[in-house]
Amino acid sequence: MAVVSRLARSTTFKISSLIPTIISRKFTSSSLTSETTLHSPSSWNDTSNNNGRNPLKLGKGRDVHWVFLGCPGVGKGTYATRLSKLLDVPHISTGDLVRDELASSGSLSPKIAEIVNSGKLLSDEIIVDLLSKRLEAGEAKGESGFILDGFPRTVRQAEILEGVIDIDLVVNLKLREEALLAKCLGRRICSQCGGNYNVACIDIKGDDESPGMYMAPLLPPAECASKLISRADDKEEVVRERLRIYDELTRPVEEFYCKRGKLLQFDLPGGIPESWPKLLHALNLDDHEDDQSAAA
Ligand SMILES: Nc1ncnc2c1ncn2[C@@H]1O[C@H](COP(=O)(O)OP(=O)(O)O)[C@@H](O)[C@H]1O
Repeated sequence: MAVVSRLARSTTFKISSLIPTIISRKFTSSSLTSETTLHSPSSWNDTSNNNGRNPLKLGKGRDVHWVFLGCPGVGKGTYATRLSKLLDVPHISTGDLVRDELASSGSLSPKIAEIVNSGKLLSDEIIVDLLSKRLEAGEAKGESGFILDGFPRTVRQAEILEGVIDIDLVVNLKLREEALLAKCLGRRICSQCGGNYNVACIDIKGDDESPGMYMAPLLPPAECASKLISRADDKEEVVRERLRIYDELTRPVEEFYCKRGKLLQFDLPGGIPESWPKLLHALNLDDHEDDQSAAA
């Protein structure tokens, strides 16, 4: 199996479970359909050109291999989940895989909990193993394509991924720093249904230098209100450490994809009502949503 040997060569550690063929399907120019348009990547990699549009227009029958990057609290999970529903591809969050592993109380759980609750990253070996298992399970169910959220988080992980697949788009979500901490601290999960909410109301006043920003809280329905819990790693000192680690280890991943012409910078203008349509527009998906609403 070519993918297995490619991945084995690209890693110096032993990976018990290898990223399977689901992510080996290379996206080549021959798979572009007549609906696909490609422009010079430099125009949408330019960080001064905020929210430049993704020049890729989705064609029918084409797998999506996308990555979401962004600081803790930026909303990767929220927007990746929405896009996965819209495009009918799995949303794979390594943070969720880690939390599932913790909930399963496996033999590695105490070690994983200690690392996650201190705001540090797990080893590449542990995370690649969790991701490989998830991809294998998806492949067995006939899944194809994915929106990855939370992986890669180090240049090493990006290199491992690059060794087995061409990622066709990396969306880097950006939000003003003063909002990130508040959004993490406001996150709540319903312990019964697993719904995600946010009790933070972000109201940043504008001044001569920058405009104001308002993000309404995403409050739970009455039946969830008394069952809300917070993630153990959403404590202030741990969030600050996660933001520091992002700058140190994940920021270089933005550069990695920027150099390859794959990075789409997207500045979130506010909450979901303002940001979602603009994100769809930047991704060239406005028509896609119209098509879906018409079909519904
Ligand atoms: N790709 C990864 N590499 C290493 N550790 C990871 C990775 N993805 C998730 N984790 C671990 O799981 C934790 C929670 O991940 P996630 O929910 O994505 O957090 P965040 O809200 O900070 O983006 C991380 O702080 C880290 O400890």
